[in-house]
Amino acid sequence: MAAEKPNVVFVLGAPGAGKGTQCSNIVEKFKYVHLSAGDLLRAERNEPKSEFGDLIATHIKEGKIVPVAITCSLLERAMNDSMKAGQGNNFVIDGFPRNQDNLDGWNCQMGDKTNLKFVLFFDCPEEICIDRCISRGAAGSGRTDDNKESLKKRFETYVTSTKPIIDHYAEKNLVKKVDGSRSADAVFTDVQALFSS
Ligand SMILES: Nc1ncnc2c1ncn2[C@@H]1O[C@H](COP(=O)(O)OP(=O)(O)OP(=O)(O)O)[C@@H](O)[C@H]1O
Ligand SMILES: Nc1ccn([C@@H]2O[C@H](COP(=O)(O)O)[C@@H](O)[C@H]2O)c(=O)n1
Repeated sequence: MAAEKPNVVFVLGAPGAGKGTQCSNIVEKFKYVHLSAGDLLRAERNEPKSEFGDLIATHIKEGKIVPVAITCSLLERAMNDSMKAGQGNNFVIDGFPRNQDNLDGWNCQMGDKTNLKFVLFFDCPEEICIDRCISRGAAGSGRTDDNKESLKKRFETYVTSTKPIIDHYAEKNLVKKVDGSRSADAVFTDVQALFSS
């Protein structure tokens, strides 16, 4: 890890709340690198030689959270690779930490090596999120979890496991909440204000 601690913004919200979309906007406008825990897990699942491929595939389809040792190692490696490649020291980490295991594992493995700036939370009603994910699946996302059955489970996981993590950070005054139910442009106007301040 570099001498200067990398800055981290965690990006959380329900499935389909717009995390990935807004992270792409943040990268375009600000000097941030986007790391999506879900994308890293999907890439690892698709590695023919991965010892975790089957476990990850099952967890994703069932909307369950993969053990943190796997996810945190993928994130740390991606951060190191990106810093070595000279892409800078500022990271938006999308879809992490998603449960208490993620939070504890990160604090243990990465807490002292990184500087958590804030947690960006996209608040969006379940019906809107589900419609967006179903449309994304119908448009050919190829995701094994953009279907009604998986989405029901993903939402259960969000409510029971991820929401308490957002609440935990809110108690520490680290959460910046944005209404994610509006158009992507309107949402980004608020996001820009947060990253500019
Ligand atoms: N503000 C918005 N209004 C309408 N559609 C949106 C908006 N933001 C994102 N979308 C669309 O909704 C779908 C989900 O968006 P996105 O992938 O950004 O969400 P996410 O929170 O990262 O989802 P997941 O956690 O499932 O990966 C995409 O098809 C995207 O184009
Ligand atoms: N910290 C995480 C993040 C994601 N997962 C698994 O990946 C699925 C898809 O995540 P997206 O952020 O791309 O929607 C998610 O439902 C989990 O199964 C994880 O285990 N841990």
